Amino acid sequence: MPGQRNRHFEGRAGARGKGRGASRPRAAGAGRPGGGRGPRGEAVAGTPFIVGHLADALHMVLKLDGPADVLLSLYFRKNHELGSRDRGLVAETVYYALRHLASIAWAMAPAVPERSPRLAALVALALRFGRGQISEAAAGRDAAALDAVLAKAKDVSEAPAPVRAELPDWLYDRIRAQYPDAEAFFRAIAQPAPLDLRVNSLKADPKSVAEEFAERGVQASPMHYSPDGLRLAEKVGIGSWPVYREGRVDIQDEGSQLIARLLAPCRRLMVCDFCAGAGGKTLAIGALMKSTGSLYAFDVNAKRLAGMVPRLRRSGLTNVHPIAIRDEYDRRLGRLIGKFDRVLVDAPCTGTGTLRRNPDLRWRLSVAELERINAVQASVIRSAARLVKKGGRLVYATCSVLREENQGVVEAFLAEHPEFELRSAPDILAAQKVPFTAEERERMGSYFVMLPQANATDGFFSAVLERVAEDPARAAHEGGAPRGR
Ligand SMILES: C[S@@+](CC[C@H](N)C(=O)[O-])C[C@H]1O[C@@H](n2cnc3c(N)ncnc32)[C@H](O)[C@@H]1O
Repeated sequence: MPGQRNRHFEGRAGARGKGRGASRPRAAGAGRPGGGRGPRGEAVAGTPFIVGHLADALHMVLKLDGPADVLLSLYFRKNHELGSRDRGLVAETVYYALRHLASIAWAMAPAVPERSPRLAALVALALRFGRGQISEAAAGRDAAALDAVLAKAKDVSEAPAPVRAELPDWLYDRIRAQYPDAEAFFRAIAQPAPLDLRVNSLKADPKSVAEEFAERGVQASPMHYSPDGLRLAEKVGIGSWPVYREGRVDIQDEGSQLIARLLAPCRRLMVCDFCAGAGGKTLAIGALMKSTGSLYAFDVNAKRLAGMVPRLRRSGLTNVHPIAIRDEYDRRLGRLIGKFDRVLVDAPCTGTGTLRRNPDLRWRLSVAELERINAVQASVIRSAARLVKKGGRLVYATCSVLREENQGVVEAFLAEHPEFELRSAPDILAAQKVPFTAEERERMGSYFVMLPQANATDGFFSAVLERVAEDPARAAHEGGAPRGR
């Protein structure tokens, strides 16, 4: 699941500057042999050392055979000679290249970034930090090619629309057809995401945590929508700070915090987080339950689920039961049918709502992958629905912005399951003092829809479905596979 995974790199890279040539990095590799000097003898960031590593890192990441943050981690583990500032610079430039890959490729043609990673590295560095930040020694034999590419890249107005949007054609077409403000979406995903925190209400409150950050010179502001949230004015690595280690905050996008609230999880309920992953939403739900009742956390990925354990320890929650399941039809689920007040299906999805954080995702996805995920979503919602008791609620959520994975799945489910009815997600949040304008409510209808261009959060979708009658098939199939399988 994409989520906020690349925070480790961009956080340390100090992604304060936005857009092309926005900020000057300090000369990370300047002291190393090979020359870190510009034409006037000034120290620059783009040294042969940095460009060499950047080219190798890009070469690895552009194979697109794994998430960029995982591949970069691997690269840094193998290359100890890179200091922390070097790593920050390489990571920030790789992410910049991934965000602008279509236009870089267009400007480089007939050369291709994955086959000419050194030129791609120089182009990305120059676009991000300025041509003057590349030493003559680093540009070397590629200097003329670099300047030609930069001249073309200056004006992308001639490029095809999907290139200007920095998206593959199939995804561009879908977003364009679905959103009247598609252009604003394209601009929003070109920017890095902020660092969002959820304050753990079991241990602290937003005001005291904001003061703790202020003591370190970091501004943490209350969020617009989430009552438990703080947004940092700058990206900082908080992993070793007491506020994080002692569980007063967790890293979680504002939209994701609100999905936990959609369960309206009060004290002493039986709650199930069916696709819990490493527990981002589980922790938020558990805190809203004030660590009472029972919160079952399932996932098919035992390794991911194990990632929840240290987070649980930090959080102070004692009501969570993580259980790895074989699949959504795991036999052990049979005894839990009709037992839960709330079931969250935070479904596996394309993650297209998280493109600000995971810019590589768009290049790794395909229509075939979307169709595969779609089939899993339909199957998981069907199976998880069995666990909901009469009067209980099923919350279906994704971090996708694609209709097929959102309204499409819910509408198909409701057509097949008249024993569930759609409830108003904005009303449920309004009852918890989450402020939405009339315009926002109009856009959302009964669903919960957050968009980077409209709400400055990742893209999220959710629907709240209430079970108003027993499953008609249940008497006959108690404990068995759900209908339609
Ligand atoms: C969107 S992620 C969950 C993120 C998590 N809820 C959070 O807030 O951090 C989707 C999760 O669904 C899990 N998953 C995939 N197929 C599943 C299935 N058939 N049953 C249950 N979980 C599944 C994946 O392993 C993944 O962890």
